[in-house]
Amino acid sequence: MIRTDALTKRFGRVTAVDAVALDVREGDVYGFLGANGSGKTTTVRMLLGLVLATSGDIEVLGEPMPGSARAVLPRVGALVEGPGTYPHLSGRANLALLDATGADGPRRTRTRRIDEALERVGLASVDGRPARAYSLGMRQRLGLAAALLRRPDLLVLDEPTNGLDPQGIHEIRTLLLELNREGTTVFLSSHLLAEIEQMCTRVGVLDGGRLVLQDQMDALRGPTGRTEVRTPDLEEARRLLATMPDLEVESTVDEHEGGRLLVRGAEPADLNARLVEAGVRVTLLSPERRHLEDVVLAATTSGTDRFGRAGASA
Ligand SMILES: Nc1ncnc2c1ncn2[C@@H]1O[C@H](COP(=O)(O)OP(=O)(O)OP(=O)(O)O)[C@@H](O)[C@H]1O
Repeated sequence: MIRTDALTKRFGRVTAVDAVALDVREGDVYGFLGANGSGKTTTVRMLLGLVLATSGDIEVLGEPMPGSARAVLPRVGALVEGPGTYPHLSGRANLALLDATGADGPRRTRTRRIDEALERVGLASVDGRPARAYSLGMRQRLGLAAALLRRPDLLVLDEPTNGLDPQGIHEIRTLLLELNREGTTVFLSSHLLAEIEQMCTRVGVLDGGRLVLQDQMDALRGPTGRTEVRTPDLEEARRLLATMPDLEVESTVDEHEGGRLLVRGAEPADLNARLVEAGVRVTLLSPERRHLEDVVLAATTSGTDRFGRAGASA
């Protein structure tokens, strides 16, 4: 759906995007992750033909960009750097204007398409108010409604949850996953690790303009080979495991979650049977998986300090 080859953008002496090779596939929810200033927005703008690349190639929906922009853009819904709205007009009137400026989109279905788009983003009941009375979250949703008007095959969204409260973030996330299930490929940029980890099927990580990592989320979050065990009977569990040869055991106590053991060298089903047999109560037992944060930390020179953490919003 999106492919770039050696995509590069220089602003004077600053190389904002450096030889990036994106590969976004049909059906992906692709998370484009990077700290502030890593080049996400510049890349997104190049994909949409809003900024010209210094060098390199771009293909969107199988067509070269920006050369085929007229054919490609009507099939792409985009939300870049906050939605532009006419503040004195209602949400509906804003959408009608946007729809009217589209290359196609038959007039007779316009009302229905606008109704559907407003409904989808949860603005159907408030659209009489002028957009200037909208909260940031509502404006963001209106921007998304505009992106949905053409029932796009591909949605390209730059930081779509920026500035939203947790409820707003949840709503946008649910909507995007719903659209993806219905067949829309979603490409979104974010500096929030947790957001990408929760939603995305594929991830690209930008660090200082370079794509330092690109893979399926499942592969990145592969098993570590250890088994995680949660138990209220931590001491008993530790004593028992100490009698078993070849096991490496690490244990921690979490204030909220109680005892936690990480066991290397055991088969999870066997381990469970042995613990339960010995009367150790187990609240959770599962193969440990790597966290995206660890993978990103290993891949980036800057570490994760500059990435937003769970729930944090810029
Ligand atoms: N028009 C411009 N002129 C000069 N430098 C620019 C321009 N646009 C971006 N840059 C520089 O390019 C680099 C990447 O910026 P970009 O906005 O693409 O990053 P980003 O990852 O989207 O960051 P943020 O999350 O803060 O938006 C930065 O160093 C920025 O200062």
